[in-house]
Amino acid sequence: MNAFEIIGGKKLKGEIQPQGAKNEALQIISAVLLTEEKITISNIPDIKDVNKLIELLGDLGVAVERLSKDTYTFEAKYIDLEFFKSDTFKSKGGSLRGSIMIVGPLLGRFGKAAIPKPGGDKIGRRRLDTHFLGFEKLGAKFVYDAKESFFNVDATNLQGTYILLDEASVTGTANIVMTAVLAKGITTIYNAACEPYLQQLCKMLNRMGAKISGIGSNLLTIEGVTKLGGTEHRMLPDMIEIGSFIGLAAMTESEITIKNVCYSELGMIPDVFRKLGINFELRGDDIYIPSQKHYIIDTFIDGSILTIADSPWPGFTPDLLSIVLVIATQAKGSVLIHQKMFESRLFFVDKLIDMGAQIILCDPHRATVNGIDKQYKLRGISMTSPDIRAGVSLLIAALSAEGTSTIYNIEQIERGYQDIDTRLRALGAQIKRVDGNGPSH
Ligand SMILES: CC(=O)N[C@H]1[C@@H](OP(=O)(O)OP(=O)(O)OC[C@H]2O[C@@H](n3ccc(=O)[nH]c3=O)[C@H](O)[C@@H]2O)O[C@H](CO)[C@@H](O)[C@@H]1O
Ligand SMILES: C=C(OP(=O)(O)O)C(=O)O
Repeated sequence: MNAFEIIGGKKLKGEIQPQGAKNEALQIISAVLLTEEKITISNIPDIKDVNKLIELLGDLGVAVERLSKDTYTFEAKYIDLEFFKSDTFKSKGGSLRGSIMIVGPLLGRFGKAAIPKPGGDKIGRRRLDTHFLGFEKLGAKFVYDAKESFFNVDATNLQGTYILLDEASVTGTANIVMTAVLAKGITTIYNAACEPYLQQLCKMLNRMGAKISGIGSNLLTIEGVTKLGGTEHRMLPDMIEIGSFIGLAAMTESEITIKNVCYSELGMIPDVFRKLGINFELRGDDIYIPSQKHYIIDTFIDGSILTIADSPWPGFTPDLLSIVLVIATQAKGSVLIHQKMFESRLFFVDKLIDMGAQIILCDPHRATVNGIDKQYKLRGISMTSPDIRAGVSLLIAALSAEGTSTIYNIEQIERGYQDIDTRLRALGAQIKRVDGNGPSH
């Protein structure tokens, strides 16, 4: 097992290029299963979750060719549906959240699919009802084997219909869309998630011959077609990485330029960081963040304490709340962080409290942060990363802290952030990879 050792308190400087978006990549790569023709995808992040999914597709029979570090071709001509029965599938399929999105396309194209209960972050209950209720509406039957934690789905005749999703699930919407594009007739999905990830997926599917309208809204209309063809696709920059780098600059008083951010796709993310008092400018399509000693959290118009909460897109993404929380610890002012979606994603604040941050965890969903306005620095400590975004938040805290910190379980961070230590060192960070399992508790 690896750990990061970080000597904090150093200002960073320079330019950083965000990787391709992890959560888009997981959808887009699953969609290659919808056609026997070749699909070329570029700006694929070289991260654990994505590499595991690519490996899984290879095991299923997809011909995968890596043209360069970030560009692959995929050709799903022959798919081995027997592979579902193997132990390899049970262990690999269950190891990442994104694997759930192979179900929709396989069901659409072959009328059957299976998946072990997928992994991903342990950040609370992560149900899959929306996915399977959607497949059921389209005419599929599913069986959940609770003993084996395994889902089997079958359909002889997929028929388009009206589907009101029980919640605007991101991967659920992607999965149902990927089935409906090959179902007969018209499917209407209301309360659809509409993140840029999904917009990118729908645009790619249309280039493959699908007929999807309403892209970017919560009402998608899909006219089923019988066959889809090949295409080319380029991933957007990862908006969660972009937000993480804004946070990093603010906490470490660094002057950083984040290159080629596709600003128009960032929704309200920039506004939320501005509410925390962070200054930055848009230069072309780059975000330039000057070194700033102090940043002051806004209040609401009536002077009351600001709340930053997550909600489905175009609301603020839950994946950036941990970053927002850590930035607030060094700001002037207070903020209530309300993590509405996940019930175990704020527990990492204990580590920030150990580092000297002023935070009250009100309940599993809410934490109040009293920013200390850099009156003193956080202290470096040893800690274990509980999930991907908490991990990066702790990394940012460690880079801003006085002294040495060690972060264990960095596999969590590395499932979503490409070469993060190398890229941070290029900005002047003192971070190195060391061996270590960390504390057992
Ligand atoms: C691989 C991938 O793409 N993962 C992302 C995806 O996960 P994923 O697609 O698994 O997440 P969902 O959108 O299904 O749901 C996330 C959580 O929010 C709750 N929920 C969802 C919708 C809603 O209207 N109300 C509500 O409370 C769900 O019950 C669940 O607890 O979307 C999440 C929410 O943006 C992100 O955190 C994950 O990084
Ligand atoms: C929670 C996340 O990922 P996953 O859904 O893959 O666990 C995330 O990217 O923040």
